[in-house]
Amino acid sequence: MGLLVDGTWRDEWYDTASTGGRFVRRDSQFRHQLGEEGFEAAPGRYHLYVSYACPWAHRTLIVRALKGLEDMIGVSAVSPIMLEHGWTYDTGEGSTGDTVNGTRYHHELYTRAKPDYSGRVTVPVLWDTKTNTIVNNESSDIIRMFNTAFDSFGARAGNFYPEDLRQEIDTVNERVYDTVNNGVYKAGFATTQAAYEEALGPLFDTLDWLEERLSTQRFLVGTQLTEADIRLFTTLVRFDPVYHGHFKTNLRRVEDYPSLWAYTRDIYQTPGIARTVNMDHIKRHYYASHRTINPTGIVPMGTGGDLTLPHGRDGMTA
Ligand SMILES: N[C@@H](CCC(=O)N[C@@H](CS)C(=O)NCC(=O)O)C(=O)O
Repeated sequence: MGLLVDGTWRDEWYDTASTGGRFVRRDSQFRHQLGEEGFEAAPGRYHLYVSYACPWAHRTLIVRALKGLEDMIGVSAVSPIMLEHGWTYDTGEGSTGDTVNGTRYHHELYTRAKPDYSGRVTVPVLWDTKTNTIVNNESSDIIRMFNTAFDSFGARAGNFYPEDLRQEIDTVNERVYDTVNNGVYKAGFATTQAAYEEALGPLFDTLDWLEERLSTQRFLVGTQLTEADIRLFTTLVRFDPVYHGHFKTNLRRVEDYPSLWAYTRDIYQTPGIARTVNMDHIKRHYYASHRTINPTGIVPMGTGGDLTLPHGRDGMTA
């Protein structure tokens, strides 16, 4: 784990000293949009760098699959193990290798894009093979671009951010992001008891609220799958096998919430989604990479509940 300072890699864990033990996530810095001048959408031009373990990168893999973009946007996946060099393209450790730039370390992409880059070196990254730079490294932007940018090139029909639902999707996303998606990280990366406890209350308040909401409706917003569901799902699917133990979010499991658990299975069983879930990478990444949290690197054997069990939610949107 580390970061770049003026283009030089430094092996350092998150600094929580100045924030009272709290983990504070930094904003992503590359924010170009497909369709803007210089970054026209075109099949085969853009490449996605991901970690199968990462919930943020996972969003982009799901929208890529649902929109049928696999042949238009290639993918390179890092190794699940992330230690002193950060994310690596070590094929011996389960990476696909960097199939476009041949880099060994993910931070090399950042310095290729911006030689004096300072900041975190994260996945996902959307790379432009034409101008050899990073288009965008913010998953919430990338999924919105994938949602529509390739529609005129034969992307599959489907709109996960429809105009008439945007306001409600934004409202749900805001709460889910702060207390759940990022909430589990705030709990897990806290370095004081107070900071940990500060994250746990809102996390479980939101899970209780979601349980209630999803007991009467199949999806979070409207009657169809939207990006709000995709964004929540990537945290829920990691919750019982990883966050509950590793990040100490152990007041309840997702399996203890009947509606939330059936909902998680429903999303998992949506055609195209199951093959984006790589439980081996998910478990190995967290438990074997975060040595400040789990010094032995031992990966627990449990994998969470059976995601293939019938979910029984089909009738809810009828
Ligand atoms: N806001 C970013 C966050 C991405 C992110 O934090 N990815 C994590 C992996 S789950 C990462 O690469 N962390 C490496 C680091 O912080 O050094 C997004 O949604 O794309």
